[in-house]
Amino acid sequence: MSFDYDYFVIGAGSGGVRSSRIASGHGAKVAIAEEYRVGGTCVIRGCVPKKLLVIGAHFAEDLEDARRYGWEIEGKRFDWPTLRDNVLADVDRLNRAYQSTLDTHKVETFHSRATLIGPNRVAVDGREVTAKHVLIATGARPQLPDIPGAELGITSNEVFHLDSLPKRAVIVGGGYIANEFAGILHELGVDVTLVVRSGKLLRGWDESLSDRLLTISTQKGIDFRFNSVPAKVEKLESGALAISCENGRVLETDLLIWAIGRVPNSEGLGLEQLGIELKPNGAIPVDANSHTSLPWLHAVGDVTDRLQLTPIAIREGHALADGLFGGKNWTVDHDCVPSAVFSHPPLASVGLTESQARNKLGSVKIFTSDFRPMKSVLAERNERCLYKLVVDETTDKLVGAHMIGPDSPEILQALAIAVKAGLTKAQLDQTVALHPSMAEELVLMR
Ligand SMILES: Cc1cc2nc3c(=O)[nH]c(=O)nc-3n(C[C@H](O)[C@H](O)[C@H](O)COP(=O)(O)OP(=O)(O)OC[C@H]3O[C@@H](n4cnc5c(N)ncnc54)[C@H](O)[C@@H]3O)c2cc1C
Ligand SMILES: NC(=O)c1ccc[n+]([C@@H]2O[C@H](COP(=O)([O-])OP(=O)(O)OC[C@H]3O[C@@H](n4cnc5c(N)ncnc54)[C@H](O)[C@@H]3O)[C@@H](O)[C@H]2O)c1
Repeated sequence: MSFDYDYFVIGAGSGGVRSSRIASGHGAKVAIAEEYRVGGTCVIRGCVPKKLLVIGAHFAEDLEDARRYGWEIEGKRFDWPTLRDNVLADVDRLNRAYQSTLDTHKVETFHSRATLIGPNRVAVDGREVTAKHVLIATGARPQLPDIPGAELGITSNEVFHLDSLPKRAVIVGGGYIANEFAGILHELGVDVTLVVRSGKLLRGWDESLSDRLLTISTQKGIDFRFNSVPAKVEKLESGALAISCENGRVLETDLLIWAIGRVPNSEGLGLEQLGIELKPNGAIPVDANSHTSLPWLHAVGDVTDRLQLTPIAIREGHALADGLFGGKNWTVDHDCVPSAVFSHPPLASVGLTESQARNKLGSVKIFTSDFRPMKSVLAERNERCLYKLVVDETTDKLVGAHMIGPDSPEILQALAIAVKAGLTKAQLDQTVALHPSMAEELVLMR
């Protein structure tokens, strides 16, 4: 049977773009469909613009600290439209770069929504095309709660485009996005309140780090309301929003941001008609090689419920294309994946947390370093770093590393190699410190 394409990819985000260009490199005839903007969440309204805002926001502290280093900065003033427009211009640049990558790799782009209309058949741009293999890489979207007035709030998608910064903001959620945007907005002068459903921030993270983030964020002036779940949102005559929580408390704010998780973009694609049964959370079920139960249909990235991280979507897309068109079968290892929360200060983590290691291994050794970095000491900034190593007592192998403090994502990426490679604590101890640095703490913990 002949097909219009060897590979049709739905969704030009992290997973889809990588998979299509690798497939094309293996000689496949490839097309990709994107309903919004090529680049997907990470490039257009996720990792990249978020990180640029984090960097921009951090100048608030750096400029403050600079005084203790002899710098007098007169007329210091922050202009949100300048930061916003420069960030959005960089997003446009990257969007063009991604499109150009697709063009150079001879991947045909349809700037249109695509859906499945039968086995190997895709409806796109008002017509029907056929493909030997189809990849669903449609990502996820912000979840909204099912409560009256939910639509009065915005999500991370809209934050990047705000006309002006509000005086007050309430962010609902205690995960990655809530803590990252709490940091950004607070540094930029907004009064931020985080409304958290449970009694803890950052579920799944080592508790000593999330507790430290809470301490530092509270000291900075971010307000936390734990065990609070919004039940209703109303617009007041003043234009402000009133958020009524299930516990009877009412919060007034100028801006409400929902950061309560992301749901897979799996509906309306025609999957049910093809006999694909979605998981209860909407994710497409796939095996370790990203194959669905249909031999011609595959899915990678946030639309499956593995890890919602860009490097994971990229790897899954890459491995799939290698397997389908390059004769190279390999699976993505979802173990020991490093990740970071780009809060102020940031957290970074890889491997088992202390409690996970105790449950899994029984006897573990914990090494911690709790210190004030040199830069903060002179700046009289009372913000302590916390580094934690989790070691399997039986084998001496490093099974987890967790950090909070300036530049911890940059430092942890290198340490993640040691954890992934199964290096021992003794091997870390044998490494000479690089002095003076914050990272030297990692080889000095005894
Ligand atoms: C605010 C924010 C910050 C983040 N920060 C980080 C970070 O710092 N580090 C990190 O690793 N991860 C981060 N992430 C997560 C990361 O962005 C995602 O894990 C990653 O983008 C997933 O890639 P994907 O290819 O699965 O989907 P996406 O990148 O979302 O791409 C899916 C694409 O499919 C398109 N699409 C959907 N349906 C259709 C259809 N029917 N037809 C055509 N096109 C369609 C969408 O428009 C989208 O462009 C962040 C996410 C958010 C929201
Ligand atoms: N730096 C990064 O790598 C980064 C940054 C942003 C997002 N991401 C990815 O995107 C995903 C989504 O981010 P997120 O922060 O939206 O999700 P999250 O899963 O990190 O956090 C969701 C939070 O919302 C709470 N919650 C869920 N439902 C709720 C409800 N109905 N009412 C009140 N609270 C509720 C949860 O308890 C949790 O605290 C992350 O899990 C992560 O994989 C990664």
